[in-house]
Amino acid sequence: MDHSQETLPPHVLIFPLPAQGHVNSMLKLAELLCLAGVHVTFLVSDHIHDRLLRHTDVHKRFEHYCQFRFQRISDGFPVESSRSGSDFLTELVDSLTVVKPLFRDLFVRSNRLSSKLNRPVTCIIADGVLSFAIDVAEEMGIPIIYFRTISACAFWAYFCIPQLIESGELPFKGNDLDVPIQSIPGMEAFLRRRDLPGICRVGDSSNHGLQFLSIETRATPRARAVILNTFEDLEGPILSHIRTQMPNVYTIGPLHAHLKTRLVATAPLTVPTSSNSIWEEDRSCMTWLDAQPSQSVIYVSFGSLTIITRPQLMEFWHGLVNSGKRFLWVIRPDLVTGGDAEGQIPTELLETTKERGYIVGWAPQEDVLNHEAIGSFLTHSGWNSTLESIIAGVPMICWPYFIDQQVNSRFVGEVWRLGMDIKDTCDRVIVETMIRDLMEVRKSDFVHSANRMAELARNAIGEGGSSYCNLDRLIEDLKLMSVQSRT
Ligand SMILES: O=c1ccn([C@@H]2O[C@H](COP(=O)(O)OP(=O)(O)O[C@H]3O[C@H](CO)[C@@H](O)[C@H](O)[C@H]3O)[C@@H](O)[C@H]2O)c(=O)[nH]1
Ligand SMILES: C[C@H]1CC[C@@H]2C(C(=O)O)=CO[C@@H](O)[C@@H]21
Repeated sequence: MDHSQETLPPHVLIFPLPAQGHVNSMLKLAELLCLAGVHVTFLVSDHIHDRLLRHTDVHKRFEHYCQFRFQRISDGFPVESSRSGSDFLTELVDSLTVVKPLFRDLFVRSNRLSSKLNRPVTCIIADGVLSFAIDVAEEMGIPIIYFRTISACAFWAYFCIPQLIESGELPFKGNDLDVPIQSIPGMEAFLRRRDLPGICRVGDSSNHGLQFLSIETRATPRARAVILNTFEDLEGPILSHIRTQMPNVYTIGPLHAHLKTRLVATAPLTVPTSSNSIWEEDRSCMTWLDAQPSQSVIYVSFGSLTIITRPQLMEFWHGLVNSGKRFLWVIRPDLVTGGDAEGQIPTELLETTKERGYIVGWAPQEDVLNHEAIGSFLTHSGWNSTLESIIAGVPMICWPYFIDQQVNSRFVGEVWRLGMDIKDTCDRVIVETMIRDLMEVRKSDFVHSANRMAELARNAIGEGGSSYCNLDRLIEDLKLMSVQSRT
């Protein structure tokens, strides 16, 4: 190394999976580290980078941080991939054999990504299912920390898959999904087969996806530490179990709100807006919300990977309309699959919706959830959406689609009591009844518990809170690692 570089700040490479939910939270972390003066290279797939450039002002935002840069890499997905639905996992697993050599090459070719402004990478922060990054880090002698973008409870459920198989609880025998699960410490009292990660339903413990998630999760203790986008008051008991396996866990969430807090502290007069969306945000819904009464609207969104059939779309729509409530619904251009008119929203639905509803292709979700008019959230229980709802104090109706979402929704409904879980049903009467229950019959109970948890979340990211202190600790540790790399 050029010795003048030794005095430069730490240089961290952040490497997310090529999906909205991962890029979003890891970009927030990148900005938090930049605020602390850390140099960051953000390694992102060509596909995601192109879409960020098209739909956000991300480059302009990061211009403030001269020590930040994007580095592109192929995602290894087939050209024709839709990059959504349950195929996403299969394609991801296949893609990693393509990406690993590219990743290694990048380090070797560029002397660990050093430049005039940046010293060679002093720490890698990789998405927590990219164990090949640990192999490369070990080979190059670079410290590596994992960032797992899911909840602690979903992480722990994945971690216990070998015990589930050993005890005979996996694969399931018979069709009864209400059988209690006993082999996940801390979840014995409430977890059923149907609440296990969706991939556990495959009926074959050698299934590629199941094995991938189990093996990747089990590799976590090989990293120096793991960062989780959660907070102690939310997932403390499960975090204690995780810490028996890997003591160094940095809980620094909810990251989106944490970033806002720190940006406001740095420049109190600027209101930070930071879209990391890979779809075009339709902000017209904010004007529509402005015209709706307080807590009157149910917001409906199933995140970036969920796909639904046309009959499912119609069940949700009838349920929403029959509930008599106002609704704001995100129907991504690729949300609806199958049938002749794939992707198209039926005209009947569009016309009737105008009376009480509003449909957009992609919403500024953080702003939507914080709008006074929002009274509840019908969600697929992706972890970012769940956290965004929690800190906004919005009760949820959960309709999990796959993987970690089945676990999250059980915790929302049964453990945190922040909403209701309707998993495995898609019926207009149930949708209608649940909306009425949440927004009328049991409204005050849910609003009370949602407000309580929102306050705990805000405390966690405020000065002296658990997430605030853990982020400071992470930054100090990154600095220490860079000092050690000089010697
Ligand atoms: O109209 C929309 C809809 C979503 N979002 C944002 O998109 C993100 C979606 O993330 P998430 O709720 O986590 O859902 P997915 O996109 O489905 O995320 C994937 O990644 C998550 C983190 O690993 C997992 O928890 C999910 O199960 C997985 O599907 C959130 O930040 C939302 O605010 C918008 O900005 N506008
Ligand atoms: C398709 C999934 C593979 C693993 C990822 C994940 C995780 O367990 O970390 C959660 O959500 C998905 O985006 C990813």
